[in-house]
Amino acid sequence: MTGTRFDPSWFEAHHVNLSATERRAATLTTRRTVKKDWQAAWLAQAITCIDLTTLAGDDTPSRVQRLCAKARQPLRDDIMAALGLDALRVGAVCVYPTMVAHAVKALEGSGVPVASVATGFPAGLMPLSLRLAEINYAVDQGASEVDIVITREYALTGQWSKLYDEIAAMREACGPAHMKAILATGDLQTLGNVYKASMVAMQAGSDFIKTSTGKEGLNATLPVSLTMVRALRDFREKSGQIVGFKPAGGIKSAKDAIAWLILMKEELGTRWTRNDLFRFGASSMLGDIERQLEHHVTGRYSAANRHAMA
Ligand SMILES: O=C[C@H](O)COP(=O)(O)O
Repeated sequence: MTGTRFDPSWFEAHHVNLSATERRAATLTTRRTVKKDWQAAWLAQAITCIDLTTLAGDDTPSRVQRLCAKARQPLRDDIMAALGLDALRVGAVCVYPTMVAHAVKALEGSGVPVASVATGFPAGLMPLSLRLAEINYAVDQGASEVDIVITREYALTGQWSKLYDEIAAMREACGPAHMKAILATGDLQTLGNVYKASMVAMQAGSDFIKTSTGKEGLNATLPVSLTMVRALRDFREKSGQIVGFKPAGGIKSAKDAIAWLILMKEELGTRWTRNDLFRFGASSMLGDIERQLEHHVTGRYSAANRHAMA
């Protein structure tokens, strides 16, 4: 994404109405239901949008290899056959930088890209030069997508041009890799700040804007997501550029998957339900989707532990 020059007039006076946003978010899932067969199709679609993630201090190459095996084949053969599907894969596998090479090797030939968090994930509190070096390392290791974190202080104190410069430098360091800007919305205090940070991240050239690291006290929510997708819409109107969206953190169930797909379809249209413009950052949601699809095809539920991720 090329982005635009820094232009605070696109967001400075913008006001987000908290109660209207919450009301709209609440009605998204109550006004519209997805019927049975369509539900299975939507869940299969959701799988293709998952950035299957492991971001734990005790990650090991073998855990990453197991996750990659799941990414190659997210559903059991019998469920695939019953759904009439012959190929399905997740959007990407997302890991820490030192795990990238292991993931790249395990995914060879599958077409599944490797995403890496970088820039001092999750807090980002280290010098910019080191954060940029970390991007270079992740890309050298084979990451074709990089999930960066922003300096929350800049958003909390209204230093929007500093935020723009930081993100633009990260965008440049990513080179050909796609960049997702994690706003850590749970740290940003107001939906107004979420909207402004979204706009700045897009002006600075982000390919995706992403809600959360999964490590904040409050992760992806529908009101925050609604605020961000409206910023996406406004940015498209103003710049003609199309940016993707990635809710992440705490999204765990098949029901969540449907709720976010409805949000994208209703606010932005079907185009934004495909994995070049929409991803879920999730470590465990695939297990619940597989369980629901198994129920759809067999009429029985299996234990959740039969759908381990890694
Ligand atoms: O970006 C992805 C998140 O770290 C995953 O969060 P989760 O473990 O709550 O699914």
